[in-house]
Order: sequence, then structure tokens, then C-alpha cells
Amino acid sequence: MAKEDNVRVVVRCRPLLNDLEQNEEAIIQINSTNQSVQVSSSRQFTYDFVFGPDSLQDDIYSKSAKHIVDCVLQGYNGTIFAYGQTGTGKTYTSSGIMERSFSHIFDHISKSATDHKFLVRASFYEIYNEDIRDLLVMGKGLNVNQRMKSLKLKETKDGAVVIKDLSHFVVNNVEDLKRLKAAGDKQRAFGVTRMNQRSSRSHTIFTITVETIVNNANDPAKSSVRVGKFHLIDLAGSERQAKTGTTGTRLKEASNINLSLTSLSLVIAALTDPKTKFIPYRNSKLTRILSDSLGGNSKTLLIACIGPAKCNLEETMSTLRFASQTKNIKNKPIINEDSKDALLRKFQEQVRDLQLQLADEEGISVKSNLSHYNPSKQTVPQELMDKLCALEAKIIVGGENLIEKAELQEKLIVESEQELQIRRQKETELQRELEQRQAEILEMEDSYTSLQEEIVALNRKLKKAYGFLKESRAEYDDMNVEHETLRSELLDSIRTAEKEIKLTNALIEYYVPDDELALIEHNAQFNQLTGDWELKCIAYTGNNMKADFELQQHEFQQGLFDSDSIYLSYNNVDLS
Ligand SMILES: Nc1ncnc2c1ncn2[C@@H]1O[C@H](COP(=O)(O)OP(=O)(O)OP(=O)(O)O)[C@@H](O)[C@H]1O
Repeated sequence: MAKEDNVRVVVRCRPLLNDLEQNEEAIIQINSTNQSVQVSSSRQFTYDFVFGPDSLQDDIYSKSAKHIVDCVLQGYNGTIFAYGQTGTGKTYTSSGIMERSFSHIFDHISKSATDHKFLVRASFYEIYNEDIRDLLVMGKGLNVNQRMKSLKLKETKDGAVVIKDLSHFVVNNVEDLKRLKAAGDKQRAFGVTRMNQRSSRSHTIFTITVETIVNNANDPAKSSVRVGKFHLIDLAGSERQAKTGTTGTRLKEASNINLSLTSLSLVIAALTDPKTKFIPYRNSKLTRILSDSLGGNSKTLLIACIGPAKCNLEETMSTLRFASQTKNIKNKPIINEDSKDALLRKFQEQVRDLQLQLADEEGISVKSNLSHYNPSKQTVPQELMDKLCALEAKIIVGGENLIEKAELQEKLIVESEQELQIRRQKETELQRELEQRQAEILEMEDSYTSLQEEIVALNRKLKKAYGFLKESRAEYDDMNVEHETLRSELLDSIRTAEKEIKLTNALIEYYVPDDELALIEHNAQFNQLTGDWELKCIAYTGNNMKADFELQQHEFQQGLFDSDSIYLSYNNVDLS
């Protein structure tokens, strides 16, 4: 039973374009910590990986595409397809992946053991206005019609979709693959639109088939062949007529592109809806070709390309939603072992037959390659030898092509140095930024220190104030206690005074007649100095008068006494 494997989905956001989007506002934030894309701080989507505007082609390859190519080299089918609005970087990203995958495949072969043999072939075609066109039909004598001939889709007995008469080229190294890609790119349908100066007007599919045989030395018939197929699909971009400003041919292309992309969306919707049994693969050529990659036998990666500009918000949201939905598709990839259409085994058998024929002709045993063949002693038919040479040239032996590998590595070194250069520049920029930040932090720390000092001083003041507060509270409490004591003492003395008053009142009531009392009250006055009640003119009564009287008698006898000062003084007092 094949294990289920979800379609992997990554998102790449390209930078704002200098010429077309210089006044645009960027509304996309890429968060590589939680692999999410934030749109206008309102919507957030999460994927297997996200790549921001600064991401390098190498990052995309190593973190997402490399895994698919590794699987292809083990014998799985692998598909990488780039999806997104027109002008968002699908062709840019696909090209980066393609070149790196070429080196990766041949690097793997050169590192393999010598009992591994490989056959690598490639094809390149496009779907233009629902016509499948071979991009590698080359030849001087061919006219436009032959080159533009529309190819037919065919289903094999086991349900696989193949393209009839599509050319496949056996390749022996990275350069062969690059040549094929360049030749195909020349034939691709590109056009100028308002949103992209070189807009792909077709979906292109570059396929590399890697067949691997591990030779069983004891029993060659038991050697197993694995066939991994790698499809790299650069989809044409969805577009709005109003934005791209297309008319005529461009408009017809755009409606075909949009139609096939809609079919793709419908297939994905059906694949992710558990209630749907029928998947509408047959609606378009694109979906028929992708039937194995989506919901079938393939390890698949979708690279959703988006732009950061606010003016493309609607299209960006639609791409992100499409990408989120695609994440839920489950494939069932298996290693393609001993596939009937493996050419490698056929080639090996043919080589063996030819070798036997040669041995018959020569009467010698020819080894598994031509190193023992000496052309000067040539007695066998040339035709046979050419056939054998041609066949053997197609089969690559693991660990071989070391010179080429060295060249390849040299190229990789140059590429890596360029990348390193870019990284160094970035590092310098980052260093500068870091220094600036550090200076800012130091400045902040300075103000922080003065703030700290201010806080210490304020704390000191606060402590002092708190001390005062505590003291005042204690004083207040003491005063309260004192006040309470005083109050109770006062209350005691009031009570005593009241008792005395009551006694006095009772004495007065019982022993002093009312008219006498009225007279006393009338003549009584309060002396503020002594704090006592006194009777008016008391100084002139009783004993107070006696001493003065003796003195006055003497004066009286001598006729000097002035009685007016005594008696008239009573006359002056109002006793009524
Ligand atoms: N990550 C990137 N960094 C820098 N420039 C980029 C990036 N991605 C795309 N570009 C530039 O953006 C422009 C459009 O890119 P590209 O042609 O790859 O878009 P596309 O999605 O394939 O468009 P279409 O669907 O119209 O074919 C090109 O000039 C390309 O160089």
C-alpha cells in the first residue's frame, strides 16, 4: 500500500518591481518563524515554507525543490508547479529551480557506485490555446506548421496520460539539459502585456526522466530498474483583461489561460471535498496532464508566487486561498520499479545482443563496454560497432564523467561565490544596521541611567515623606488619646459642677426667699479676674469698712471728714 503524502505548498513573494510598482504600497509580510503570510495585517495563511522578497534562488531550491528531485532520483514521480497571477515570478522561480535540478541530478549520478547505470532523457512542451506543442522539434527542414503541430493526449492501458509523438532527448550531462532548455525557451509563446514585458502565454512542462538500474552481478535479469519522472511546470499567469490591457490575440490567449486555470481550481476543489467522487480531470489538457501529480502517484510541490503590491490584493488573496486548498490534497506516491516503459533495460538487452553478435563475428568475448575494442584490428561490420557505440553512449555509469563533474563543480563554485558575494553584501548591510541599533541602544541606556538616578532620588524623597507621614500619624494618635483623656476629665468636672449647682439651687430654693434672691441676682456680678461672683459695692460693707472708719473718725473729729464719698456713693448706685 502506498503511503499518503500531502501536496507540499510554499509561497514566494517577489520584491516590488522598480519600474512598474515604484509608487505602490507593500501589504505583504512574510514571517519565516511560523511560515506564515500576513496580508494587510488582517488575514494570515500558513504553509510548509514561505519565502520573502529577499530570498535567493538557492534558498528556494534547497528548502523546497531539492526534496522532490531527491525523490525522483529514488524512482518516484515528482512534480513542481509554479502558480500565481501574471508577473509574480513563476518563470523566474522555475528557471532557478530547473538549473539547480540539472546539476543536482548529474551530481547524484557522478557520486553513485559503478554498479548503478543511468539513462536520463528530457522533453519540453507547452499548452498554448489548448494545443500541445513540442518545444524541442528541431531540424532545418521543418516549416512553421510542422513545428507548431498540435500533439494528442493518449491514455495507456494502466491509465497513465502520455503525449503521442512527443520528442524525448537522451542527455549525458548538465550542458545537454541546458541546451534543451534554451532551445525550448526560444520556441515558447511569450508576449508583452501591461503587467509583464515578457509574459508567458502558455503553460510549459519540462520533463526529465531518470532511469536507474542497479546491476545484479550474479543474475543480470534480476537487476531492478527504477524510473523517476520529474515535471517542472511553469503555469501561465491568471490575469484580468482590465489590468493587463490585452486585446486580440493576447485576449484569446488570456481567456484560454484563465479557462484552464479554472479547470485546475475545480480539480483541486473536487480533490479536497470528501463528498465528491468525480474529479473533472478531463475538462482541460492541463488537468489531464496533471492528473498523476494531483491526487495520484507523485510527490508534488506547489510554489505559489505573489507580489507585495496593494493594487494586486484581490489576486494575491485568490492565489493564497488556492495554495491553502491545495495543501489538503493527498497523493499516493510509489517508487516506479521495473516499469514496462523503462528504456534502460531494453537498451541493456540490445547492448548485450550486439556484444554477442560482435563476439560471433570476431570470435572474441566483448566485455560490457568498448574499452577492449581496437579499431585498427577492425574486422566486424562498422554498422554493428556504431550501433553499439551509440547505445553505450546513452547509458551513464555511476561515478563516471569525472571531468565533467569537475567542470560542473567549478561552475557551482563560481555560482556559490556569486551567492557568497551577495550574502557578504547583505552581511555588511546587516552589520551596519546592527551598529546603528547598538548606538541607539547605548543612547537609550544613557537616558535610562539618568532616569534611574531620578527614580532613586524620587524614591529617597518618597521614603522621607513616608517617614513624615508615619510620625504625623503617631502624633495624631497621641493627640487623640490626650484629647480623649481631657474630654473625660472635663465630663467629670462638668458632672461635679452640675452636682454642686443642683445643691446650691436646692439650698437657694429652700433657704433664700424669692425677693432676696432677686435682689442678690440683681446685684451680683462676675469677676473675670478672680473667676468668682461678687456683690456690687461689697468693698463698702462690714469689716471692709471698719479700718477705714476709725481713720475717718479721727478726721471727723478734726472736722476734716468728707462723708459724701461714703454715703453719696450709695446714692449713685442704682439699687432698684
Ligand atoms: N524573486 C524575484 N526577485 C527579483 N525579481 C523578480 C523576482 N520574481 C520575479 N521577478 C521579476 O519580475 C518580473 C516578472 O517575473 P516573471 O516573468 O517570472 O513572472 P511570471 O509570473 O512568470 O509572469 P507571467 O505569468 O506573465 O509569465 C520579471 O522581470 C522578473 O525578473
